Amino acid sequence: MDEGRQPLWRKLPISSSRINPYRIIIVLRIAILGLFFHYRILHPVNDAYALWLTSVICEIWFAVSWIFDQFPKWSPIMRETYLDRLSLRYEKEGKPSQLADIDVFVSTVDPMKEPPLITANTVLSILAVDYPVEKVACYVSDDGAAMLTFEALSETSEFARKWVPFCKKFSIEPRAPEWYFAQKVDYLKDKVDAAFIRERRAIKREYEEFKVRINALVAMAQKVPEDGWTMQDGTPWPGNNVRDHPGMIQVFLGQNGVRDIEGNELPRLVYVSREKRPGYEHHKKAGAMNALVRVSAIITNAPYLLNVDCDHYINNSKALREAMCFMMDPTSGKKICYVQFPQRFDGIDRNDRYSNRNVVFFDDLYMWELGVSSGGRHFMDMMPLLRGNHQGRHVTVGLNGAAVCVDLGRKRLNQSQQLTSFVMAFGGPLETLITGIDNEKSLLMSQQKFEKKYGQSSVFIASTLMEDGGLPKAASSATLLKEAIHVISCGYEDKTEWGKEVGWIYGSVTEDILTGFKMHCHGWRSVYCMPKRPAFKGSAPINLSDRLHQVLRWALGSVEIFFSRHCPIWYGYGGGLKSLERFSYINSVVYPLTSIPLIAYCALPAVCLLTGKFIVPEISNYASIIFMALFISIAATGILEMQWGGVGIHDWWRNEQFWVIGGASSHLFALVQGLLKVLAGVNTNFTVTSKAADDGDFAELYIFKWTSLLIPPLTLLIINIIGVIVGVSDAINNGYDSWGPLFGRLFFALWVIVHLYPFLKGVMGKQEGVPTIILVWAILLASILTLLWVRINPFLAKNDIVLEICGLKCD
Ligand SMILES: O=c1ccn([C@@H]2O[C@H](COP(=O)(O)OP(=O)(O)O[C@H]3O[C@H](CO)[C@@H](O)[C@H](O)[C@H]3O)[C@@H](O)[C@H]2O)c(=O)[nH]1
Ligand SMILES: [Mn+2]
Repeated sequence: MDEGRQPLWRKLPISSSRINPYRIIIVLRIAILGLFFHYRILHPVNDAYALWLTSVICEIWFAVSWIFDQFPKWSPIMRETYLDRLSLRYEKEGKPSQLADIDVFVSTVDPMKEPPLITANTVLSILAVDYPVEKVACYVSDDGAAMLTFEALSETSEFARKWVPFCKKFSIEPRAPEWYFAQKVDYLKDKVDAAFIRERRAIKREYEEFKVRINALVAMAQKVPEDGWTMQDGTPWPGNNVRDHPGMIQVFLGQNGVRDIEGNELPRLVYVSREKRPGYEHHKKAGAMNALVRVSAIITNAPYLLNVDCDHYINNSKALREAMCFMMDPTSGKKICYVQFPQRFDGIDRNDRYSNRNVVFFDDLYMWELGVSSGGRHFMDMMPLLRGNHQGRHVTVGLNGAAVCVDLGRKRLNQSQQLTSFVMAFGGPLETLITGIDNEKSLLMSQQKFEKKYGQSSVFIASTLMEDGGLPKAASSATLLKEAIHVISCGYEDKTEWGKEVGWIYGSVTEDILTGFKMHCHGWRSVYCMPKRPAFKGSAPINLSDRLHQVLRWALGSVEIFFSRHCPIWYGYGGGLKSLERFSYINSVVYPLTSIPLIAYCALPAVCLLTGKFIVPEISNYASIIFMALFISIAATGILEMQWGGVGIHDWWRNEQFWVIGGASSHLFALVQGLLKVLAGVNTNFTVTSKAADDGDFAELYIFKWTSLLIPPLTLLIINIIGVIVGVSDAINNGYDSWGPLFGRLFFALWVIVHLYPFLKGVMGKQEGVPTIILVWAILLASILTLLWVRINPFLAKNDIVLEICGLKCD
């Protein structure tokens, strides 16, 4: 077959010898679990009924959630892309490239937490991407309306004129300068030529200077002048009031003939800060993305979108091509709504103390797709087709609405001269609408329908109806700019379907999961793409409080979805959602609930040690065999999972630990906040995760800001340590016989302690602003120590009454 006609990707067969051991272990473990529960339920502990009951309930919960976790892993899918075929098909010699245009969205909100240098690096990696320049446009959404971001972007566009030609000339990777220069080059081994060495040195110097300029801007921005910022021309910066400012748009590159230093064109670079006014809900990142969907429809209207956070730089310059292998595949492309990439991180401390690497979590969960991807956080580096080569397909998240657009759009757009009148018709008075159109009534009706759906911008609607993107050539650039400002105004979405049925969906701080879910419900397919060289990389939160807050926000997002009308348990039947997908989504919104049994379970060993009771009765040989089998099967699944994901034991263990730490702190708080929101309408703030400005500097790793998030895990840790002390001192007092029954309890307590250990380390670090929580702690600690003293003190220990009062009397 002609190379150019072959499919652009394929599923890789997975050998049964690789997957079957895993499946066998899963089945075995389920069988063992069955026997285990059979034993547990039939053997209550008579003198500690409550302990026994609690533990059994918790164990059942864990088992069920484990089984849920196994669904996506049952039949994993791996895919391979063919970049060469993509090129053969769409980039014919001597003809202009046929690859589709892509609008890239970068979101940023707070230049103090998201250093402009990081955003600049992301932007540079996009401008230098391996894709036809005229087909890439980069939009930076600045939700902080910061002049610092604006100025930094202006510097970035200047530096890009040198950086982009260098990247392309020597095909370097990655194309984010900070990370490129951070890697060591072995000049001898790589046999690099003299020109490269010379130019590399020169551009490195340029980059250092660029960094100095950016840092100077940052330093200057530390202190806001009394009457706000002033721009170079002397006018005040319109964004001086972050909560009350007009929409701002600035095109930095890609117009007025600005070229790189070698005279080549550069991709477009556009700064956008949507309008903010008091009293208008702005819907955080989802709102920012929707504003970009509209403004980009007016300026470039590419059929495909790529969304990255300000720290997600392109690590593999072929990333866009990887995605296009799916999107532009003639047979499967039309069904795919987004291509998801795994999130990889830079700048994690070597030990990955807070389990940022996420490899276990992500790759396990998503590499083992459900035949299609299950949505989720990879969306962060996604290629969502919120707009695309079917009209409205990508603005409308879903098929139903899009179908209308497709019909109407095709008819009009086939005759290119009619295009203008079509655009005008939407904007003009009623009479214009009627002239020259066969079925005036239906057009009028559809105009109203569109405006109800997409808002009152005729240019946006016309763009959206373009079959393959591109701009309806109608208006002058002045009109377009006016329209662009109009579509990012804060009242634009009023009484429209934005955030409900159109664009990124509102109502959850994890808009990625919600939007992905909604698309899947409408029957779209998505793809998980894992090129060998990671496509995108980001920076991970480097201190425990930031990490806990991030996990809290994710869990809160899930709780919000759980309590909303979009809850995957009830929502979206009769659509295109597959039942395995549904399971997976249910799993991704109910997981914060696990925090309750988890906390109860972690408290049990301490209670057991302090009361001398246990959650299982004296065990028989049969029971001990089942227990052993269970432990072995748990270890075996762990080992196989590590093997699959190519994860080391260290990462796996961190992941296990963070499951307990996050579960006992962030997930619980997410539940509480979520309930408060549902029951009392209390809204919580969005805490943006700080991104490290400098790699290799982990000074912040140990900075710990006190938050109430600490209370539950710290309590668990302390009571278990105390339990161990009490238990052991008891055994010492009571002689050898008491060591036997103690063993199970100690083991149980140690399990909790080792899981919470990295947490303790995080807390022991440098601390900032210790508030009243400490006081509460001191009191708690003091009372526990008193109890302990009572217990150990030989005189009091003989005094039954004191012991009884303290509830510590043991038989
Ligand atoms: O009002 C806001 C708040 C946030 N952001 C941006 O949203 C992005 C994500 O925020 P961050 O604090 O980095 O959250 P993370 O938890 O690290 O982000 C992950 O999780 C989010 C929610 O699930 C996804 O939106 C992100 O793409 C994904 O990287 C950042 O670029 C922010 O600049 C805005 O644009 N406007
Ligand atoms: Mn982030």
